[in-house]
Amino acid sequence: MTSQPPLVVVMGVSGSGKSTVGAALAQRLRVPFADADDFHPPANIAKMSAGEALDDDDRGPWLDAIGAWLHEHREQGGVISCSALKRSYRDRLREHAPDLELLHLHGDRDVIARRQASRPGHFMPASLLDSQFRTLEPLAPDERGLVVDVDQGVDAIVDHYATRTTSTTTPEETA
Ligand SMILES: Nc1ncnc2c1ncn2[C@@H]1O[C@H](COP(=O)(O)OP(=O)(O)OP(=O)(O)O)[C@@H](O)[C@H]1O
Ligand SMILES: O=C(O)[C@H](O)[C@@H](O)[C@H](O)[C@H](O)CO
Repeated sequence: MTSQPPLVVVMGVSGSGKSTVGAALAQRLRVPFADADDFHPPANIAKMSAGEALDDDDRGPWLDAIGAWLHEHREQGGVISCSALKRSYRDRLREHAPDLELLHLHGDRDVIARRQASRPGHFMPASLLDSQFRTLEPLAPDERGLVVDVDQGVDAIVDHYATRTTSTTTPEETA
């Protein structure tokens, strides 16, 4: 375990539970929480709402804003939910906050699609889920993080993170 307060990025495709789990984890760890969805410029939200996936150029400044939040919270700790789908995106976040940890909410497509479908009023259309899965690059062995299966309750996922034995594990659980 690190002696530094936890600085965690809860990552995964749209609908995997990042906002829900991230808020619960922050509460458990007693650190501030932020949702990366709130950092998108209006143009990104408009694009996704229109059913078009973001590209690297759309995500670049957004990732830097999230990185700035992480940097600001490096002493105090914090949890932020952010899709962080590609290795290069996570590298970009680590440029701002080298000590961050990742919690990847891994899930079966059908489970996540069901959850997305039963979530009314969200700007992200279900039609973009396949693009999210195509873009997703799993954590590499050298990335500090943990993978948990989302097909379990939020408390169980939070427990899993909170009771991990090391902060430098490689992905250990996949569905
Ligand atoms: N472990 C869980 N068990 C059951 N339902 C869950 C779980 N995690 C999240 N949900 C539900 O699934 C839906 C999607 O969760 P959430 O909005 O947190 O996902 P997200 O990854 O933040 O999505 P997005 O990136 O699109 O904003 C919500 O309705 C939420 O209540
Ligand atoms: O990288 C991305 O494509 C975006 O971050 C999306 O994942 C959304 O912001 C979010 O998941 C919406 O629900």
